[in-house]
Amino acid sequence: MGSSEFTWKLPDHPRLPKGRTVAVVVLDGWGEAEPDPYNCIHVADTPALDSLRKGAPDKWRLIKAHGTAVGLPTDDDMGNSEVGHNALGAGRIYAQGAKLVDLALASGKIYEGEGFKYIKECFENGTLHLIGLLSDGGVHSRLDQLQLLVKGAAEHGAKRIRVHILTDGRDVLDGSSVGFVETLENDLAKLREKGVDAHIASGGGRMYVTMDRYENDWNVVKRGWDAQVLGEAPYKFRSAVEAVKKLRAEPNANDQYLPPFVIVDENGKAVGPIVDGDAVVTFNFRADRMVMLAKALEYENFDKFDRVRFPKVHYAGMLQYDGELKLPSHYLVSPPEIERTSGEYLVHNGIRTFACSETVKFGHVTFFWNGNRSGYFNPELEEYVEIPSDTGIPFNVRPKMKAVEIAEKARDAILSRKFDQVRVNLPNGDMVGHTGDMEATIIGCKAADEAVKIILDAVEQVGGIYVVTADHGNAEDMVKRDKSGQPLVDKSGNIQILTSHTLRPVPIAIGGPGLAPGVRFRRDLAEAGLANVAATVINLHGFEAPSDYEPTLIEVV
Ligand SMILES: O=C(O)[C@H](O)COP(=O)(O)O
Ligand SMILES: [Mn+2]
Ligand SMILES: [Mn+2]
Repeated sequence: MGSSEFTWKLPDHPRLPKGRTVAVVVLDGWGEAEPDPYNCIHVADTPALDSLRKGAPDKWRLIKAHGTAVGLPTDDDMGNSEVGHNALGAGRIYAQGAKLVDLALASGKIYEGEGFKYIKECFENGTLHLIGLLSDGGVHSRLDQLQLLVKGAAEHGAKRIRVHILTDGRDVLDGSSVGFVETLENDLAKLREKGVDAHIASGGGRMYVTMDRYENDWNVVKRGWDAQVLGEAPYKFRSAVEAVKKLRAEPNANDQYLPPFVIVDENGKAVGPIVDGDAVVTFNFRADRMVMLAKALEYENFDKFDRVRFPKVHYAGMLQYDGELKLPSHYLVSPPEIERTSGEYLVHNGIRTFACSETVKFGHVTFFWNGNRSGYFNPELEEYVEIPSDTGIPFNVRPKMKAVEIAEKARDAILSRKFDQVRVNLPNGDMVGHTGDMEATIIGCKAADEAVKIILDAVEQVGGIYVVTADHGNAEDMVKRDKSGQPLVDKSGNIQILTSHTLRPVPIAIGGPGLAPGVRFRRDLAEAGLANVAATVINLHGFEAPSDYEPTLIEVV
């Protein structure tokens, strides 16, 4: 689009009126699957969602939420919140972080960029530290990318490398951490044979160490800082394989919540604290769970916890994680340039927007929705409300989470008539689904359904419109399956619980008294996905969508 003819002004929709309150509800981790005992959404009592389903095919359908439909490298990649909300909000499919990093590594361009050059300045006298999630989940990071980066960094002059690992068990099966650590150890051993001093230096489970998000609990980042930077942790081991195996053997231990540990030498000294003159790369491509560490590594003025030492390092992210804060200022791969999102268009066209979730998903309906951009486009027209999440517990302990509180805030916003769009994320299917606790997930799904009902009732009262959808699957399938779809069992005969997202499509439903007569889902978009939702919502506000957006899902007959 040439900049001369560019305008934020959206044309009026020829058939659809303005002035209706539109509630946009994103059920996190809520996919569509066959009825089955491992389908927690099916097992749960969900009368509100069940009644929406009856609107098929005109008012209820399925849309794609994984793989290339949301900009991931392949159709074997499950959906996730970042790419899902990016697509929902931006209305177009962008090559996402995972893919951009793949391309930069494959072409070698990663080593020619400003970010790597900056890192490389420390190779002569300092250590290269790599911090991130160690798995092949492909949601926040990928093991094969780390392997290539370690090898490539050594080829480009890194003489001393320390990897600070975070074990997964959330985007991949619990227990898989051991294999990933062994793979990395093998690679590092090969590098040592070539004279590179390369070791794993510290570790911990992703949900307990480092990878908090949206400032829910800074203690998580502090535990990581102490191990990675200060070389201090409650557990010390001579090798990471031993660390992970021993810590996993503790009662109730799992990969997601392993305590922090450091690797020590024969004298008990940590092998890899981060010190002045070192280089640090956080190798996750996904933003939300790296932003807090990025702040701790980059900000001179920082009061979230006592860093004890603030080493003068050259720090780069795999990507830039926050486009508005420009954080971090150095990065190895440029992030997707997600611009002209639906949120930005709508405020330019006078749409007053309210967005709400609880802390653990707050950035999903704001930051991710707006193309990985924090803050408001126009504070006069927007209000974002965050309900504090529970901290210090896994979410199966309180599976109802803050669903009802979120819905009540949305209800009040709708009834106030001060907003044209009221947007929420209901986290239960996802956050409880990730714990692998099916009983709790069923309770969580019921709570999310109750929240939907509260919002639909408010829409009814103001003559509004609702759009109810989801960002990717999770709670609809809680078991790992073989090719024929049968649940897999492990060596001890136990069902293998699936804590991760899925490849499933998600539902979308439209309705409400404000929906103009004759509006229905088109029949010609069988392959539609999350990116088609933005144009749909823009239409429901009474505007035509920008011409380069993915087509709207609706027609007026
Ligand atoms: O970060 C997480 O919790 C998981 O890796 C992915 O879940 P999300 O994409 O739903 O946030
Ligand atoms: Mn999600
Ligand atoms: Mn999730």
